[in-house]
Amino acid sequence: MHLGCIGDDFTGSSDLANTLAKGGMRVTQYTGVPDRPADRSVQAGVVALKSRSIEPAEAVAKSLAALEWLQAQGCTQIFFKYCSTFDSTPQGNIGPVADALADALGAHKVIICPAFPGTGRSIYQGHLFVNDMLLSESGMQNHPLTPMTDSDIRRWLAPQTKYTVGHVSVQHVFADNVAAALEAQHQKGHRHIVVDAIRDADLLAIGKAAAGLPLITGGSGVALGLPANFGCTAAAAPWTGQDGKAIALSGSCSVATRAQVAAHRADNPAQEIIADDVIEGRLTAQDMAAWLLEQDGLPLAYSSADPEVVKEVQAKYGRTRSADMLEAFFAEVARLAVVGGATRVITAGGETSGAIVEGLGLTELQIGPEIDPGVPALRARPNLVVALKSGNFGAPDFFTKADRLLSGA
Ligand SMILES: Nc1ncnc2c1ncn2[C@@H]1O[C@H](COP(=O)(O)OP(=O)(O)OP(=O)(O)O)[C@@H](O)[C@H]1O
Ligand SMILES: O=C(O)[C@@H](O)C(=O)CO
Repeated sequence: MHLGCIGDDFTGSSDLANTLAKGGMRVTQYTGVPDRPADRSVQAGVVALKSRSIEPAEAVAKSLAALEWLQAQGCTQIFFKYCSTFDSTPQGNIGPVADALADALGAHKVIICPAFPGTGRSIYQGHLFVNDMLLSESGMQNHPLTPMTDSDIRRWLAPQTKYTVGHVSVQHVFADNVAAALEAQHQKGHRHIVVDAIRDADLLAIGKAAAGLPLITGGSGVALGLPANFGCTAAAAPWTGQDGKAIALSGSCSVATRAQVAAHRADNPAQEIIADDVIEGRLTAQDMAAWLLEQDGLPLAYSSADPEVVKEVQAKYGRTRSADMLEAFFAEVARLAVVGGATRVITAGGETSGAIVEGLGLTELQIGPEIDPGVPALRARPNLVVALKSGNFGAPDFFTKADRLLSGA
């Protein structure tokens, strides 16, 4: 294994795996730190953690355990993948994990680059944009777990890290001068360096400059140029469709997912999961799974709700308790549905998908073709395929589109 990746959530890990696979690397995504060595054919291993919204110390410990395993597999470069919307709080977990990895690897020029132009995320003068909106005005300011209220990535990272934060502006990137600009920031004493990027061409320039650096951090975009550093060239991932029963589960409350849920429910069986009903035990996972299995086509069960509804639920039951109970519910619904015969599972939301992958006990995922930017088809078992959609990704008809690709139609 050459490139070792640590993802702070499961959908984001499959997003990164997708980019590396498209770049021609043989990639496997692991659920947590594996307890055995990787297959020797794997060139890039992505250890998916559910560490984005847990206690910072726990996120650091899990990330260091992942690092140790990846180093034991022979990795020469480590990539820490976080969200293209830089999902974190003033306490973490991007800063503490990046600090710990930089310390462990002796990395002194750590690229910080959440840009992903393919999904509208760009960084200009240190500020993160989602399409034409500042991050803090994009809907992300209402995120249930990591509300992003400041778009200046340098300022947002500063309280999370013990190191000072530098910046490489887009002028250096356009001039293909990234390596020298990183060195200049390092000479000024900065260890974490936010790098602007607006276009894929910028990410390729950053990727080139990243050759040989022990640690890179960012969204999947900055991985675009990495396969070439390992001698790989673009390739199509092989895929065999999976027949049988499909289900879709959504716990994402993002703007994009809510639009996808609305589009899907217009022509397909769909049932809303009311958070109060789950938390107070009025709706059981058995009932939900049975409903899903009884439907024709692609049934969708969703708790996706508007920010005001989410706020009310969190005020009533607490942010952590409501999230934990909903995630455990989704995990159990998925488990029962698969036991009952579901063979294609489509999920929306990073935390939700993480809970479901763990609930299903999926340890390794093979990367298939891309459904929409950042979302690949994944094979988990000979008779089970999944698609894990990050909250804000996917076309309006994502659920139907995903099922078409998963089934090989
Ligand atoms: N109706 C609801 N009320 C309160 N909390 C909810 C509700 N529905 C979902 N949640 C919780 O909100 C969180 C949504 O996070 P999740 O990561 O799944 O989606 P996302 O943030 O849109 O996706 P991503 O992390 O990929 O951007 C989960 O913890 C989920 O359990
Ligand atoms: O980078 C992204 O936006 C996604 O891969 C993700 O991590 C969202 O949860």
